Amino acid sequence: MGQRVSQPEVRVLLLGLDNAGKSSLLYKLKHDMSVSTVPTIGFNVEMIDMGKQDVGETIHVWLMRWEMPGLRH
Ligand SMILES: Nc1nc2c(ncn2[C@@H]2O[C@H](COP(=O)(O)OP(=O)(O)OP(=O)(O)O)[C@@H](O)[C@H]2O)c(=O)[nH]1
Ligand SMILES: [Mg+2]
Repeated sequence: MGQRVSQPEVRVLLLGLDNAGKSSLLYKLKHDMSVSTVPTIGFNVEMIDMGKQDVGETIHVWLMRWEMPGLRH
């Protein structure tokens, strides 16, 4: 946890209609694989280390995604 504090953190709120593919995108980014999903109840929050390469040095950007359910839930 202490390591994250000194690294840049980007917070992204993903909004979309129900069944739009928000959870699928979240887990594709997180695990680099397609997964079966069920309609989200509440919301999902995932920390993703993007490990971005920039000018010869590695910059770890922790992407904190808040993924909300569609409007019908
Ligand atoms: N064809 C296609 N189907 C997709 C894609 N992404 C997601 N799906 C399908 O769309 C459906 C809904 O995906 P979810 O990721 O659960 O959608 P969601 O926006 O999180 O839905 P809620 O949580 O109900 O708001 C699932 O059956 C997925 O398999 C895509 O890129 N292409
Ligand atoms: Mg969802």
